[in-house]
Amino acid sequence: MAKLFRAAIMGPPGSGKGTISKRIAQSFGLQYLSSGHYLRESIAANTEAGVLVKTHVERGMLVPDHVMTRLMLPRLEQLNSHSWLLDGFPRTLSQALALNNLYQLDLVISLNIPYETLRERLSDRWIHPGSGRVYNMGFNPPQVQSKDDITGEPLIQHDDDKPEALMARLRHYKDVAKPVIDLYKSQGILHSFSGTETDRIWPYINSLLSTKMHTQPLDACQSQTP
Ligand SMILES: Nc1nc2c(ncn2[C@@H]2O[C@H](COP(=O)(O)OP(=O)(O)O)[C@@H](O)[C@H]2O)c(=O)[nH]1
Ligand SMILES: Nc1ncnc2c1ncn2[C@@H]1O[C@H](COP(=O)(O)OP(=O)(O)O)[C@@H](O)[C@H]1O
Repeated sequence: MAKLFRAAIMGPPGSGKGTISKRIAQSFGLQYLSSGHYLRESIAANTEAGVLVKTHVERGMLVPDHVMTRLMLPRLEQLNSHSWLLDGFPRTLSQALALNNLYQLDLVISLNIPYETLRERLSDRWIHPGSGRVYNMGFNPPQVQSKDDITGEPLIQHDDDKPEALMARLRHYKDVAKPVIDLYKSQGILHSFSGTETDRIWPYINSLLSTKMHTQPLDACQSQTP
């Protein structure tokens, strides 16, 4: 059996984690787990935990560590024989140490994107709530305005992409991410990418993963085109 590969992607809100993760999952066959997706699922379920999550997400605050680890770690246990990619978890040192107790990551991708680019992108981000499909009115617009390409259902904007919550999220991100980034740097598994365009960063990530996984991407021909 091929060696399992475990990776995480980090970066501030709007840095393109979701967009790049989907390309990685598609090209390299990793299972994709997004903290934001599971949090929104728990909010929609309206459980006691979901109500607590909602109050934090709406204010642009991080959800408490014990809630996050309880949400994410059991899902990884169900994927014991799969390679996976985590998006949005771990976000704090405490989450990273809890994950470290169970799994040794092979690779962590960190995205460094200028603040102004993040602000522009998020004010234009629209989501299909049922599937989590993400659109941007300039970068990847839906075929029909404000409608999901697959289902035709209306698109929405997350409350936490609106300006007040966004500022708070960006400010918190840097402080909280630093010790996590330092931890992965000290383990020799951190790879950072800077830029303002996902399409220019993607070929470098694609090539890094091809080397690290000792494999050609599943859609090598498509993803190599400039
Ligand atoms: N203009 C532009 N928008 C992008 C680019 N990459 C991603 N986006 C959009 O920016 C928004 C944030 O990207 P997303 O992948 O959701 O970021 P995340 O918050 O880090 O997961 C989405 O609306 C994407 O469609 C890019 O290179 N240029
Ligand atoms: N690992 C995490 N720890 C704490 N809170 C989290 C975590 N992941 C997501 N959240 C919460 O969910 C919100 C949305 O997260 P996400 O969908 O990953 O979007 P983004 O990358 O754009 O912040 C965050 O602003 C935060 O409130």
